[in-house]
Amino acid sequence: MTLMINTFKRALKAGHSQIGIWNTIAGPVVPELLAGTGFDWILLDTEHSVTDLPDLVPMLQAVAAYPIAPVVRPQANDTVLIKRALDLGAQTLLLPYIQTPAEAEAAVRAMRYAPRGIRGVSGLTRASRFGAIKDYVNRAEDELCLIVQVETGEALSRLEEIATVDGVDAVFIGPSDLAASLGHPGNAGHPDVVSKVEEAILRLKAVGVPSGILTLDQAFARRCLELGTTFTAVGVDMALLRNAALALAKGFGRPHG
Ligand SMILES: O=C(O)C(=O)C[C@H](O)[C@@H](O)CO
Repeated sequence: MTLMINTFKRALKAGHSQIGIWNTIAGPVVPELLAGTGFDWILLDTEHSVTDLPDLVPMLQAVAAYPIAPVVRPQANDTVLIKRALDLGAQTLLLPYIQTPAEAEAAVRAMRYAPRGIRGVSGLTRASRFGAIKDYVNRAEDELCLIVQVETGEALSRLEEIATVDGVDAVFIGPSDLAASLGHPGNAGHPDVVSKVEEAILRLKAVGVPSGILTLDQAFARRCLELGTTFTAVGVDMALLRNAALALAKGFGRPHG
């Protein structure tokens, strides 16, 4: 069996724009439903959801049958969590709260086997299809993709240094946490936050590093695309469901929840 191609990484390297959807509802059914709706990538979140690492297995299996690339967000930039997510078969990771180049370097080491890194070796994981991919240990890195999440003013002050760490494939800008960090909690649309996000996209473009974002504001998503984001998430499953339920209830005269 040959190593699975990471279509998300290939598209990033080719500079193709990829539109994504955020999954926070645990279990394989919603990711599978979303996988058939036309998005290029789906974020399977374990940071802000009840999804835990073992839950990722059926979720990854569910989306594998569809032309969509899964991106897994572990709870933290942690060597063990990274190892386990990779062993479960995730090929692209989004690591939250990267504050310094040293933290990005630690993440890169966790993604790589020795001698280039410190990822623990097992021949019998889902990643290697339980040993069926014979050269997995030597080739895995080619199809792994590391996205670091920059989400504070402090991290933005070192954006170029973090983004250009060898082994970092892309940078995700987290508008909600950035808003809080800049003194505007709950207001990612504040002009100070918007201008920092826009500036960050341009700064990443200037150093040739792909940038991504999540925003539910479609006008702002289009603005980010214009500025140069190449992986742009435009919806969250929980919000889609809640908004649709509220609208339906309202249509039948129910009080707004
Ligand atoms: O700071 C952000 O924005 C993000 O990190 C994305 C959020 O975590 C996402 O869960 C939106 O609910």
